[in-house]
Amino acid sequence: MEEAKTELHKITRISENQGVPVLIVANKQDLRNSLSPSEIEKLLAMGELSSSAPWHLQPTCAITGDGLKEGLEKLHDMIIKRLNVATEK
Ligand SMILES: Nc1nc2c(ncn2[C@@H]2O[C@H](COP(=O)(O)OP(=O)(O)OP(=O)(O)O)[C@@H](O)[C@H]2O)c(=O)[nH]1
Repeated sequence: MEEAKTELHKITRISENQGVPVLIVANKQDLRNSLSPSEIEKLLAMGELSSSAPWHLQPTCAITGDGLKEGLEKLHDMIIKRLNVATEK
């Protein structure tokens, strides 16, 4: 998780990635010992991401498909919002 946090923050700091929406998929939520979304949010220090980077953390279970559609819909929403802001300028 430490490595994932470092890489995530490195990627979002790059200038061409400013404002690019981030979808974090918290998979394997059906397993008893999986980290909860709030634990992941904390461990990845999502709150410290640049305020210009919209993000969403989606709990999923790839086995049943739970959360996959919602995650992609959320990503789509964030992309559309970003496009609208860009065209308003
Ligand atoms: N229980 C459970 N198993 C999953 C889930 N998603 C994937 N797996 C299983 O985890 C194993 C590894 O999946 P891969 O798709 O190869 O993923 P990977 O990124 O190579 O490996 P991981 O780091 O384990 O995720 C496979 O046996 C999958 O069936 C899930 O949501 N729940």
